[in-house]
Amino acid sequence: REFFSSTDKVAQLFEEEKDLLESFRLYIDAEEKNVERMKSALLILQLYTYFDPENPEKTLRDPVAAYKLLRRVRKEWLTIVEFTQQSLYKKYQELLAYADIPELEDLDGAASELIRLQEFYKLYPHNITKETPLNADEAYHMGFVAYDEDKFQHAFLWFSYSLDRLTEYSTTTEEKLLHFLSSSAYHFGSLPVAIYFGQRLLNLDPTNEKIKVELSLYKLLRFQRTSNPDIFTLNTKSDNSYEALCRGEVDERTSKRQRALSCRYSTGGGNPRLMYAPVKEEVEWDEPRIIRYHDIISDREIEFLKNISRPQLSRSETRRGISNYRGSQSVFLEEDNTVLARISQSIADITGLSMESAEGLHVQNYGIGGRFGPHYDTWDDENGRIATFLIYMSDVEIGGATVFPEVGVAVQPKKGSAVFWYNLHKNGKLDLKTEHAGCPVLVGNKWVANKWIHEFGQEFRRPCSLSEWE
Ligand SMILES: O=C(O)CCC(=O)C(=O)O
Ligand SMILES: [Fe+2]
Repeated sequence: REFFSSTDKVAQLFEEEKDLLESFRLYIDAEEKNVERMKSALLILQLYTYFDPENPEKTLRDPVAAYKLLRRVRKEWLTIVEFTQQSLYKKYQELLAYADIPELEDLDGAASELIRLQEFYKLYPHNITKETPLNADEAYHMGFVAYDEDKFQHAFLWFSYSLDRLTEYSTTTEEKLLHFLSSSAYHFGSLPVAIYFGQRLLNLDPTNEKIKVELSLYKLLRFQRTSNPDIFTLNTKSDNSYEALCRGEVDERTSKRQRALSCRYSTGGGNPRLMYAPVKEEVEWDEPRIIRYHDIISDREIEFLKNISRPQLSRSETRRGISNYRGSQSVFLEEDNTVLARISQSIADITGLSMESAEGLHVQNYGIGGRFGPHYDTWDDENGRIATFLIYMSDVEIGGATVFPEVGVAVQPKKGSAVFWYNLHKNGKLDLKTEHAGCPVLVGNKWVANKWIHEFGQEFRRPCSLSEWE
């Protein structure tokens, strides 16, 4: 049950919601008819008693009258049982139990994913809800999940967002929010803030013994703790080059060097197929060489590939199994078709490498928050993945760049383009600078396709070298 590892699954939930509400409407219609029938049955039963009124005294001494009464009550009971058994209620409940509806853990998981995105991209509740505001109860749930995961600053910010949006229709209450605001601030180490909200709670509810005790404790601790971190401001200091690159923080040296790199049309060193339709190539980086090729696949081909991939997608694994390190669904397209053949030929033409030992095209769809942590595409063995040809089959609105933390390069997905690099030096050793990662998708839907090209078959196309440096 992976609602978020693929955007396609979310689309499916929309359909399920429609069906669910439609089934409820039909159920109500059926119940209404049933209610009408029961009302007329009741009328008939009442009519019997009207024509044959009860006379307790007579019934007590006349056995025939008693018999009649017994029969009548039994009949009434049978009628009621029959009608109430016709109720669709039980059946409907049974069927509902089979429906594939998000469970509590799915909701918690989704909230948890949003919080991970906030941490990664340093986003406040008001940033992440800019397009889609949450109400007080939704925000309370966000805060609760963050609190549960010991993410006290994000919890505090969500509770505060919730408090601002509290209305008379909210399920959550000011008391609850003040309690959690105080408690989150305490756990984060902001004692004056914990005291402030604790005091507000006490003013609201002077009988709250628990907060009295907590407040006195906080006041005591206030003098012992020296540091008092600012709970209202997210720390944006970059401690991790992968995350900083994903956030678009490029350092000066990188951007200067990048501006000097060129963009030109290539004919693959005189390949006749490319003479007719040269590919536009752009050098994204020089060392290692990362080259972007524009417009190498059409929108129609992309749609075709997505369509054949969709039914086969399954949660991508890392070498250690399924993990958040890799939040995507993927499939290797092994079966032959003209589109795959065309792409394969095109990659051979552009790169000048043989596709003989290449793997099938690996199509990948990232869901909300989907990412692929820093990794190498190959390992140092015989016939390793000498090169990677990474095709972008979608634009991504926000996030989702491919970044190379070792060299400080971020490549933004652009639909129809591809990037190419060698993972191995000419001497067959792994190029440590090719470590790369897929940044979490913040807004949008990310589709990529990988062609991994292996060493075998490249002997004459990329002559090997014995040098340590190539
Ligand atoms: O999605 C990306 O940007 C990178 C994908 C990748 O590195 C891989 O699939 O090996
Ligand atoms: Fe990769």
